[in-house]
Amino acid sequence: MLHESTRGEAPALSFSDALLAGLARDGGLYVPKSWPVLPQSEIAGFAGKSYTQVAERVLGALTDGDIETKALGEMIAAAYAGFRHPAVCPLTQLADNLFVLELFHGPTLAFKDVAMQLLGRLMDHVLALRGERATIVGATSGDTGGAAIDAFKGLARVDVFILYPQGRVSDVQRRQMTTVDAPNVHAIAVDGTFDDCQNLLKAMFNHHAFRDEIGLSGVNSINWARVAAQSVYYFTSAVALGGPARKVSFAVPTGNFGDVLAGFVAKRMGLPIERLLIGTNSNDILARTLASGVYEMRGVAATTSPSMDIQISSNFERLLFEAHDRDGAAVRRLMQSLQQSGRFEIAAGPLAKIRNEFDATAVDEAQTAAEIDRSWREAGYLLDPHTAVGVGAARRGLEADPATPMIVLGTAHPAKFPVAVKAASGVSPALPAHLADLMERQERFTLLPNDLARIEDFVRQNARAVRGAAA
Ligand SMILES: Cc1ncc(COP(=O)(O)O)c(C=O)c1O
Ligand SMILES: N[C@@H](CCOP(=O)(O)O)C(=O)O
Repeated sequence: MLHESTRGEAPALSFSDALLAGLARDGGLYVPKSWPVLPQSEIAGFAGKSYTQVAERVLGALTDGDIETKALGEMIAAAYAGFRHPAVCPLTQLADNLFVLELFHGPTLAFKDVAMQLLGRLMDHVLALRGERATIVGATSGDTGGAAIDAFKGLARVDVFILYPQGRVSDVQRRQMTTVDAPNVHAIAVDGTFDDCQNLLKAMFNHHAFRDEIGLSGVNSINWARVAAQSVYYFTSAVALGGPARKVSFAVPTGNFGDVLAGFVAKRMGLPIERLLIGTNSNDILARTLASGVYEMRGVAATTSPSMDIQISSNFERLLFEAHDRDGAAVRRLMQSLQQSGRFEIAAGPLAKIRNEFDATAVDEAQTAAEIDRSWREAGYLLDPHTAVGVGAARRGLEADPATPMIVLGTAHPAKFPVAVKAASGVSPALPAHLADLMERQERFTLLPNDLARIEDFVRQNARAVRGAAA
């Protein structure tokens, strides 16, 4: 199966090539040329199967033989062997028809681990087969960075550079990036916001000479493999609640739109999903867009759910591509408008298609804190602030449709955000044992200005990788 760019001007690539490419050379994002559809009988058969068995089938369909089946199965098994829960991504019930899908049992306590632990192995596997090396540059608002560093630390074929916004991530998130002492890992604090970091990253991808010189790869959710791996837990959780015979809805705390897009992918693959609810914090660009049809950037505000403090929601481009019937030229025009004027308007037809499947709602700081407090008092369950945004959105969704089970994606462990959680609930969540001494570990990072040339120089000087050189 080939993958095409949302901007229609880059060459179509296999899964492995799209995995290494990250962003397409025309600035677009890769998606499969068509969606593989799983028969309903096969989805029903996922009941009682382990997470890894379902992952083998879902990712087998999405990789379509490009990764050898036995190797894929071994990588999936290894990726999830270290998760702290035997179900990998268990479901917990909060209230009537309200469930939290816990995605934070991996090494860095965030949903990013679910895809990243597999991505590290997939990239290493493909690079080894090709005798190549890569330089990964990632942008993070807090969680992707730590998960990428954990997944890629110590790998001989890869150097990892993570750009994070200085002073805008939680202490736990920062330390998960800055305390890993591996020669191939570089944490870079950027004097700017997450959107600045993501813009720098995209500029590096669009600087083709630099991209080729260092063998640039990306592990943000602009990389199709990230979204593919995240689609698996939609299947396991829906089936656990009676799918595919019974439809479920999902509420997803959203920033870069990767996680909720994975739900859209699962739906395209045949999973019956009633509604996909986008929950934003007070950086509500997606909620405004669905309400008005106008995607319009405003300044980003710092919130207690910092990983969602985003204005440029990269994966929304993949949804726009679908909503415009895969017309790359139309998407190109929208993205040019965004770059030139900070806004674009979605025409009535594509907007109706988006609204047909998605709802969006913003949950402000007071409501987020109230959700943390309420869930603790009523269910004895401690939410992290991002998951609390999802629960806030879910409760509104349940008011409209109380009969359909609602699954909230639990995207982070509360101990990643102890200050906000304690302020809201009075409870101090403890870090799991493997991170108990995180606050005492030595930090290593480089502070750089929001300046493309300076950051490219730093990467160039510290990257050992040249695409095509034998590892
Ligand atoms: C804890 C947490 N929740 C939610 C999100 C939003 O996910 P996405 O960017 O895929 O929309 C992020 C960041 O990606 C996150 O780290
Ligand atoms: N919230 C993210 C931002 C980057 O998202 P990604 O899913 O595109 O990697 C983070 O925590 O870094």
